[in-house]
This record gives sequence, structure tokens and C-alpha cells, in this order.
Amino acid sequence: MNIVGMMTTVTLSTGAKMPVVGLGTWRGGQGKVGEAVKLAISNGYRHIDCAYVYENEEEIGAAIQAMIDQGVVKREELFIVSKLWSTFHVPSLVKSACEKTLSDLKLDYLDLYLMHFPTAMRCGICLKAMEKLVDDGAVKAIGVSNFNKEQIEAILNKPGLKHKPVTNQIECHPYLNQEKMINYCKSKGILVTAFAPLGSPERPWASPDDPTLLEEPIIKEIAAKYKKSSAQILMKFHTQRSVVVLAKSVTPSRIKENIQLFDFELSEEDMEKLRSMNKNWRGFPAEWVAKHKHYPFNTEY
Ligand SMILES: NC(=O)C1=CN([C@@H]2O[C@H](COP(=O)(O)OP(=O)(O)OC[C@H]3O[C@@H](n4cnc5c(N)ncnc54)[C@H](OP(=O)(O)O)[C@@H]3O)[C@@H](O)[C@H]2O)C=CC1
Ligand SMILES: O=C1CO[C@H](CO)[C@@H](O)[C@@H]1O
Repeated sequence: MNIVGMMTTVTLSTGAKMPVVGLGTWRGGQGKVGEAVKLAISNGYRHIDCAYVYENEEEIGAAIQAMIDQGVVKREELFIVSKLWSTFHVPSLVKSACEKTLSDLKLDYLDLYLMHFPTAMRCGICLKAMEKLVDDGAVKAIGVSNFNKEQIEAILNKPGLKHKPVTNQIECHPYLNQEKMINYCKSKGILVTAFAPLGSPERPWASPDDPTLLEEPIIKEIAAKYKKSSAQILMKFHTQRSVVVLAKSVTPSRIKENIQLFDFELSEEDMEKLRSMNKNWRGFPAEWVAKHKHYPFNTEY
């Protein structure tokens, strides 16, 4: 990996180091995602973002194992994340859900296990069962995803909280820059991970009227100035403000391109241009749970 003396990891509240760029795997289809993971690891990626609900953890696990067996990487150099799906928010199911993910990924432990969505009943009790996974050594840390401020606050105020969530993984890009959430999380020692940094162009519910980040004139203009691609500018926007970024690709040239972020820096003026594009637009409004009492996106942040 081409790193020119710039940050490539961030430190979690547990003291563990999390690589700032991760490979996304949602919709990394069968027969493709394994090759993508192998190529990513060979090209310096050390952080892979997975989830039970993506239905591809077995193929990813085989690819990780092959890279370890071939001596390309050691387990302890990797940072593997997975997520507990909402149907398992019952204490008795948390352990078995994590075991299934570990077995599919062929791992003894996860570096981070996230509660994928807050939209299930009894989040507090479920969290207790996730804390136990840390005590049992099945996962090194726990975190949340798609949580709003109030929901994070509720967890932090939980009496007897033993393992604080180390991250909130949320949709984040110039149309939804999440400045307030990032600042709030920072004040609590929680890191933000950005998903859909390229606007998730292949999300199945995209409408032709939706704005397309990769085609934005401002992004293209900044990309030309730095002789980088639009995708690299969109990802650099995060790493430069200590936000971890995940981009998914199964295309070899893009996998290589998306980690070439450490040989340039955006000026404060260009960062400001990117920030000024905010319009609180969500590509992932999660409408299927809009009526759920824990739906996270009805608040300011
Ligand atoms: N916690 C949560 O609720 C969520 C988590 N996530 C996580 O975040 C990851 C990233 O988000 P995702 O929704 O996949 O969206 P992204 O913003 O990463 O966009 C991925 C799409 O962009 C294309 N692409 C990748 N690199 C480039 C490039 N350099 N130039 C042009 N196009 C490119 C990919 O195509 P191709 O593969 O064909 O190259 C793919 O179609 C997910 O894969 C998942 O791991 C995502 C959504 C929700
Ligand atoms: O990670 C995710 C990818 O998209 C899914 C929708 O099918 C979401 O539910 C989820 O948050």
C-alpha cells in the first residue's frame, strides 16, 4: 500500500487500532466477493466489513482463510467486522448468531460486532448479551449501526454498562455529512464509520430522480485538481476527518483505486466545499421499518 506518513488507522476506545479504509461486502455477489476480498488483502486492505444479512460470509471466510494459509496476512493483522441482524435481538439468540458468523467466516473471534439496526424490541437486553460476547472472547469490541443520538445516549446511560459501543456505523457522504453526529460521537469517545460513501449507486431502490454523487460537478472538479478519481475524493473526505470509510467493490481496478488515499491531502477550502454539499439526503431511509417504534431517522441526528 502506498502510504506517505499519514494516518491509516484510528484508535478505538478499547485501545485497538482500526484501519481507516475497509472493504464493503454488501451485494458482493457469489463467485465475486471471495476474489474481491483476496485482491483487497493482497493490495493492503486489512479491514473487511461483513454482515450475516449479506448472505456471503462463507465465501468471504474462505477467502480470508486462503490469504492466511498463503502467508499473505496474519489473522492479528486483520480487522474483521460483522453485524447482528434484527431478527436475533433476543439474548438467547445473540450467541448463536455470532457463532454462525464466526463459523462462516472461519474465525475464532471478530474484531468488532455491531448491532446492525436499532429496530428491534429489547435493545438493552440484547446489548447485555453482546457484552457477554466480549467477556467470552468471541468478539474484541461491540458497536452499533444506524443509531441516532438518543439511542446512543440510552445505551451510554444504561446502568452497569460494561462495554461501551466503540463505533456507530452510519450512512455518510457529502449529501449527508453527519457533522453533528460525528461531533457528538467524538465527545463520547465513539468513532464513526461511513457506509455508502459513493452514494451506493447499486442500491436496488434507487430512483432515477436521486442525486448521484459520483457525477457531481463539484466532486469531478476537485478530483481533476488533485488528479484523483471522484471515488477517491469522496473517501478522502472521511479519512481526513478521522472517519473510517467503507467502499464496496468487486472490480479489481476499483478495489486498488479505493485504497490509494494516502499520498495526497485535501485543502481546507476543498473540505469546506464538500461539507457545503450537505442536503440531509438519505440513500438508506430504511422505509421498511419506518413505523417501528425504534426507527432511528425521525430525529435531527
Ligand atoms: N450498516 C449498514 O446498515 C450498512 C452498511 N453498509 C456497508 O458499507 C459498504 C459500502 O456501502 P455500499 O452501499 O456498498 O455503497 P458504496 O458507496 O460503497 O458504493 C458501492 C458501489 O460503487 C461502485 N464503486 C466502487 N468503487 C468505485 C469506484 N472507484 N468508481 C466508481 N464506482 C465504484 C461499486 O461497483 P462494483 O462493485 O461493481 O465495482 C458499487 O456498485 C457496504 O458494502 C457494506 O459493507 C452499506 C449499507 C448499509
Ligand atoms: O447493511 C445494509 C445493506 O442494505 C440492507 C437492505 O437490504 C440494509 O438493511 C442494511 O442496513
